[in-house]
Formats: sequence, structure tokens, C-alpha cells
Amino acid sequence: MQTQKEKLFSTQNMVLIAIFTALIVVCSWIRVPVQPVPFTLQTFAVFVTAGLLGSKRGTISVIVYILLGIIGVPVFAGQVKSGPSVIAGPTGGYIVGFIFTAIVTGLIVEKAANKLEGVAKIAVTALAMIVGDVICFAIGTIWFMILMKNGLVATLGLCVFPYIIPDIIKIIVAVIIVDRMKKYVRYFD
Ligand SMILES: O=C(O)CCCC[C@@H]1SC[C@@H]2NC(=O)N[C@@H]21
Repeated sequence: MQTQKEKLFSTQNMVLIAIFTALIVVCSWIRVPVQPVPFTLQTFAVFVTAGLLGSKRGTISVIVYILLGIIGVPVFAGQVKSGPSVIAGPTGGYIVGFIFTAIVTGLIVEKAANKLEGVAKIAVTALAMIVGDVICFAIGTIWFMILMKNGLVATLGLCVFPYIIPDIIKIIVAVIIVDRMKKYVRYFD
């Protein structure tokens, strides 16, 4: 009988975690490098990862992604693309926020959405991603304000407003992908 820990770190789960870490890396490279905050597909990747793998495995994928960046692999999207200085920089709050996005989105999907069917399941999956995104933006914005000594309104103009419509589109696409792909990943649960 496998313990919870052995199950979480089974070979299948390690492979899944590696695949989804790679997805986050690739989605970080797909970016429009505007300053100070680039447009990227990182949140999309975190939504899909947490939606398909759930809270624990999804969060581990995000943490592995961040650790890769911290040790120097160029996986971040900002001007400086790796190293601890990125976390300490203006977009570091979003990167830390991805961890909480994965925890919260994964938990809501596991505990609520996966127990539902049809439209209700899709609606709760979308809600899970919206809540996760709001948390990421909140941490990213507060981080940016403190670091850049900016006011709230100016920071919202730089860090939130331009990204709302793109992030809504990402959520719609992520919900469709999670809905269609869930049956393949459930095999490994
Ligand atoms: O430097 C990094 O790697 C982090 C960049 C963070 C970009 C944020 S994530 C939420 C929002 N949506 C985007 O497309 N860009 C910002």
C-alpha cells in the first residue's frame, strides 16, 4: 500500500510535473516584452497546470519552474530573465503569486469543480482560475508598488488594467483545455 507521499512522488507524477513545468517555461517565453510588465502566457500555463494536476502537483510544477529561474536558467519573462534578482525585481510579485494561483485554483478545482458535471463544472473551473488570477495580480501589484514606490492608481494602470482582457481570454482557453484533457490526466490520479 503506497503512502500519500509515495503516491505524490511516483514516477508518473514526476513525469507529469516535469511536463507541466516545461509548459510554464514555454509559455513564459511566449511574450510581448513591454516594460515594466511583459504580456506573457505564464498565467495561462499555471491555470492549465493547476486545473489538470490539482493543487499539490500543480504547485510543485510552479515551484520547480521558479527554482529553475533562481538557479540561472532563463525561464522568466522580464528584462532580466533569470537569477534571484528577478524575484527581487518589479515583476517578482507575479512570480511568487503564481504559487498561490496554483494552490488556490487547484484546490477549488479539486474540491468543487471536479465533483460537478456539465455547465456547473465549467463555471466553477472558470471561477477557480479567476480567483487564482486575482490573487496573482494582488501580490504582483502590491510588490510593484512597494518596490517602485508608486501610487495605487499609477500601479493599476501599469500592472493590472492592460492585462485584464488578455487574461480573460487565457482563462476561457484554459477552461476549454482543462475540460477536454481532464480524462487523460485523471488516469494518473
Ligand atoms: O518576469 C516574469 O517572468 C513575470 C512576468 C509577469 C507578467 C504578468 S503575469 C499576469 C499578467 N498577465 C500578463 O500577461 N502579464 C502579467
